[in-house]
Amino acid sequence: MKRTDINIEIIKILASDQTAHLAAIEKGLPITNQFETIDIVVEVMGSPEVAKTYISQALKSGKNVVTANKDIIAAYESELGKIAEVNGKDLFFEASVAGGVPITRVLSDSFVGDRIQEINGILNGTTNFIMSQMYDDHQSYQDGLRLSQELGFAEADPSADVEGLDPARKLIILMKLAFGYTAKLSNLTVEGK
Ligand SMILES: NC(=O)C1=CN([C@@H]2O[C@H](COP(=O)(O)OP(=O)(O)OC[C@H]3O[C@@H](n4cnc5c(N)ncnc54)[C@H](OP(=O)(O)O)[C@@H]3O)[C@@H](O)[C@H]2O)C=CC1
Ligand SMILES: N[C@@H](CC=O)C(=O)O
Repeated sequence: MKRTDINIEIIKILASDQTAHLAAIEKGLPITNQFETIDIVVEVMGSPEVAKTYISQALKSGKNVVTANKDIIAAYESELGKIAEVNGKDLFFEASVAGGVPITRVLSDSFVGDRIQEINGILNGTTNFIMSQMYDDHQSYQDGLRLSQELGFAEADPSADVEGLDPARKLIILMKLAFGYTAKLSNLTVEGK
C-alpha cells in the first residue's frame, strides 16, 4: 500500500475450526477463533447462503465488512446495506464487480451528481478469456475453460460464468449503483453455453 501510505497489518485470521489449521498455527500464522477481536471481516468464501449469514452476523456484531461475493450482493445488497446502516458499519464490495477497473466506488461517489445513460462492458473474464483462446489460439472450449480455472478466473463452479449468471449478477449490482434500480435475476434474460 505504498502509494496510499496506508499500512495494512493482518493481525488475526478468523477460522472457526482450529483443528483444520493446526499446521498453519504451528508455522506461526495468527489464526484465531475469537470473533470479538476482529475489526474488519473480509468475506471471500463464495458460499452464498453461509456467507450471507456470516456477513449479516458480522455487521450486527459491530464489524465492518468487505466482500467479493457478487451472488450475495446482487441478491441482498439492500437488506445487508440496511443492517450495516442500522449498526453504523460499512459494507464494501468493490471486488464483486470489475474489481480491477474499479467501478462501484466510482459510481456511488464520483458519479453521484451525474445522470448515467448506459453502461457497456465485458463483465465476465472467464468467458472473455475462453473466447480469446478459441479465436486467437484455436484452443477448444474445454481447454480454454480448464486454463481459465487453472489461472483462477473461473468461479469454483464455473457454470455461473459460462451460463451467464455471473455477469447478470454483476449487472444487477451496477444497475443499483448507476440507476438506483433494484433488479432481480428473474427480471433478466440470461443466455450462456
Ligand atoms: N476468482 C475471481 O477472480 C473472483 C472471485 N470473486 C468472488 O470471490 C469469492 C471467492 O472466489 P475464489 O477465490 O475464486 O474462490 P475459491 O473457491 O478459490 O476460494 C474460496 C475459499 O473460501 C474457503 N471457504 C469456502 N467455504 C467456506 C466456509 N464455509 N468457511 C470457511 N472457508 C470457506 C475455501 O476453503 P477450502 O478450499 O478449504 O474449501 C477457499 O479457500 C467468490 O464469492 C467469488 O465470486 C470475485 C471477483 C473475482
Ligand atoms: N469468475 C469471474 C471472476 C471475477 O469476477 C469472471 O470470470 O469474471
